[in-house]
Amino acid sequence: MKYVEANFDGLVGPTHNYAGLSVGNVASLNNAAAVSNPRAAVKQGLSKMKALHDMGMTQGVLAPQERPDVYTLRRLGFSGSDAQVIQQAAKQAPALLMACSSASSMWTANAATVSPSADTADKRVHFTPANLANKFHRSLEPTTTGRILQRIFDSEQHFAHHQHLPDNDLFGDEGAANHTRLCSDYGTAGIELFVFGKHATDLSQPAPSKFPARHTLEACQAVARLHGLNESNALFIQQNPDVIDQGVFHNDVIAVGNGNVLFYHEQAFANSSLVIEEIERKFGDSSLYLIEVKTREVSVQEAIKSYLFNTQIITQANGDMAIIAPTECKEHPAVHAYLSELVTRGTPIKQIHYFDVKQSMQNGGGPACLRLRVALSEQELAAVNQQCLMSDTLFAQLNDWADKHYRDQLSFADLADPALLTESREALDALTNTLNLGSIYQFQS
Ligand SMILES: N=C(N)NCCC[C@H](NC(=O)CCC(=O)O)C(=O)O
Repeated sequence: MKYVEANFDGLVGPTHNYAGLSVGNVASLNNAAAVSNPRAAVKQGLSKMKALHDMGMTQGVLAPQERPDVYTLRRLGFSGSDAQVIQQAAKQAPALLMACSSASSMWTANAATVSPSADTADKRVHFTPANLANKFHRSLEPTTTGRILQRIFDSEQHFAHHQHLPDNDLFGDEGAANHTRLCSDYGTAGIELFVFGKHATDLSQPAPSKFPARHTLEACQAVARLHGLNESNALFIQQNPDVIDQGVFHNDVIAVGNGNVLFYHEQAFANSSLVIEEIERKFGDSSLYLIEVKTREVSVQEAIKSYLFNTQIITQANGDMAIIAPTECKEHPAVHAYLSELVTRGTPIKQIHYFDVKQSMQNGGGPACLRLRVALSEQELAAVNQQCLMSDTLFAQLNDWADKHYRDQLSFADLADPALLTESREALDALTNTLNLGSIYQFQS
């Protein structure tokens, strides 16, 4: 049977803005209060999706969330009509309005952890939405994320959906941003690398001291249990606390894997040589390519600025791999030189494609943050909501939709404007029709 790895990218929502909400994410803090362009942002994402579709990849779309989240603002004591809730929050607690207006669900690498059927005990594809408990604005996402995933992967025979882990720092879970699967083929059993920032129940273990460790070992173990993984196919790996303190807030800022290739920085993991030995042992055959980038080739700071590792490595129909990189990688001389040389080295990686996703990059989200990977058999793919798969028609429809509903400029004054809520709801209402999602948002019930 044929297997593919589909990428489900998050559509950037109509309230995309720069609010400096993510301590530990250098780009988010540096661009706080910059003026955003939601229309350009959604179109940059769509162009990347279309390019992958044109390369023959299976490309899906995940809908954004309803923002501003007036329901949460009401829970926090703001009252009256929706317009009054927004106006009061803008005046009395602008930071809360900004958090409740974030379009952060666009980074779907954080939407969930996904284990393909080849790895799981019951041979179904398992999904656990990430609780994103470490950041208030992101902790508002998991319930709606779960609902969207259920509407897209809607078959009990093929798909198992779990509730997100309890919303507490003990189970801080950032989803697939800290999860990599290595395999010789998408359809054969692979190994799943779960990367965590700290041991929440053992404070004697090393942990970052300046920036938060968002993801815990305890969360990784819980998700592996839920997904029916076992000792031979799940590995729990600690991220190097020093790089978290330098701004590597997710593992996908310092390492990325695909198929039989792991591309990582020498400082990515705590006890790197032991980690690599364990990966080699559990992978089990000699076809594994370990591409380690040394600090003298690309420093951690250069990796963070260029997002060298927040790239997608994709396998094309002829078996060659390509790297989907942000244009920032071309602009950093050391990184550009590294990538240009990498494709000549005889590894499976043969091409680099650069994409402009600057609107997302300015909030710390590169090409890899924007996508959730789901490896699927032909039968599983047939059970997916087909309206959510990229096509020439859907691409044209979504571009027209963005032209009709999105602003091309957004600052705090726009977030305080109740008309933005009305515009967003109109956009999302139209989108649920296009994507055949039914009523997924609270305002639709
Ligand atoms: N690495 C991966 N997979 N995802 C990147 C997520 C970026 C996101 N930025 C933000 O949420 C910034 C929002 C703001 O500041 O307005 C975050 O820090 O969670």
